Amino acid sequence: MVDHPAVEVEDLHVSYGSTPVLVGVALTVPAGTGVCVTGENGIGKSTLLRCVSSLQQPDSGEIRVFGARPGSTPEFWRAVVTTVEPPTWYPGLTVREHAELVCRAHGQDPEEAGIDEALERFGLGGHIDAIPPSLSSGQKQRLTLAIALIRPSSLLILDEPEQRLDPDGRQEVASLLAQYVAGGGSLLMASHDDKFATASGAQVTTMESLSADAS
Ligand SMILES: Nc1ncnc2c1ncn2[C@@H]1O[C@H](COP(=O)(O)OP(=O)(O)OP(=O)(O)O)[C@@H](O)[C@H]1O
Repeated sequence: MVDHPAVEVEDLHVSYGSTPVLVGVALTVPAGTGVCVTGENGIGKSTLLRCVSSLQQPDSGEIRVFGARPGSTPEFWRAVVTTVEPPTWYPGLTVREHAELVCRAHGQDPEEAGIDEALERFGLGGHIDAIPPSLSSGQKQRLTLAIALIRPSSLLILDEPEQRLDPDGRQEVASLLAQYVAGGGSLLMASHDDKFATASGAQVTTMESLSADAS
């Protein structure tokens, strides 16, 4: 995996009907680095992240994640965590049980993985026995990110992770993302908060600068 960039996108084109959204987009995320794509609402950031996450097929162009086409393989999903799609919660499972389930699915012992500490760090220590639908929107976002970070991975693809977080939550998440990148993980995210992105260890780049018509 280390021989390849985490993400390589070449000449990516996506249109919705007759409306082009991505026009010749190119992007590289070297392994072990973070890149944050910024830009106005509707410019195509989520579309790009969806394509890199294999959740959407582009009209044309090349995408490689660690040198391979992203897709529905266990190898891809062992390496990649994406929060581009809103999470689905299992009926009747508590916050802690969701974290346990994800750990077990990735071959981790929940106790050794330190899920209680992780949930505490994300401000969810008082909610471990609640079910996720009962949480506030910011707490749900904290849980989504806690679960994304607790399991092993090589690449995080995060769509506006700062959304709905209070200032302390943003600071905490930025610091954990910076640790993830410093520890060799790769990060591709979209954000409207340059300060948060930089604190997360990501290099900020505009969506405009990635397009073929950028000049
Ligand atoms: N499934 C879809 N069908 C039709 N149009 C779509 C679809 N998904 C996105 N679009 C349109 O494509 C454009 C880009 O949307 P996208 O969500 O990628 O932008 P974004 O940069 O992530 O925006 P935001 O900052 O608001 O999250 C928008 O004009 C949006 O309305």
